[in-house]
Amino acid sequence: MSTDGRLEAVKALITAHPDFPKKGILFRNIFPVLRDPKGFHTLCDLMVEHIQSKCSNVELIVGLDSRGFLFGPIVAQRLNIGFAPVRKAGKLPGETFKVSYSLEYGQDSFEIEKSSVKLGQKVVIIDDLIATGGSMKAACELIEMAGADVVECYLVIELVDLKGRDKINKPVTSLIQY
Ligand SMILES: O=P(O)(O)OC[C@H]1O[C@H](OP(=O)(O)OP(=O)(O)O)[C@H](O)[C@@H]1O
Ligand SMILES: Nc1ncnc2[nH]cnc12
Repeated sequence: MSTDGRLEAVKALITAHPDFPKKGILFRNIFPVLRDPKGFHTLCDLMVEHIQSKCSNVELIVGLDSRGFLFGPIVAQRLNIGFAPVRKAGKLPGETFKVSYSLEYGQDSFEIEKSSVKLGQKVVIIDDLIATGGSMKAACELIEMAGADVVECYLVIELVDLKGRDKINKPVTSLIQY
């Protein structure tokens, strides 16, 4: 099947939920894709193929708490490179870098273990969705604090009207746009 045909098949599995988790938010739910083994496999294939063709120098995949953890480790394994988590504050042991940020429906802080990223390492950051871009911008700041290099921010879903990519001064790629 063509890339477009495969993308349409994945997109057909994503559901929309008005007024969740707050009034006025249209929540795009990625979990039905994971419920469908073929759909989930196809989605991981598309992510791996993109990174292999556009970011062949990548050395580390970073995933964002928590939905970035659904895809990041699988993609990293398939690329035979490591995975490191960016977690909500207070969940990681040892020395960390920390950044506060706002997202479409709230505020939070992210941390990364200092030991998980090497100076100068080429990093692709993965998450399920970009809305206002607050979470991805904070993640880029953490990677910069660690002295590493974000070669791409890679999202399954982009909510285009919220212009999240405009906040981010690194390449941003999304598979599915609403
Ligand atoms: O572009 P933004 O406006 O920052 O919003 C996008 C972020 O919001 C969601 O995560 P959330 O913080 O809800 O956590 P979860 O993945 O644990 O549900 C989503 O998974 C992204 O990480
Ligand atoms: N509209 C939305 N749907 C799903 N996850 C989100 N994270 C931030 N905004 C979201």
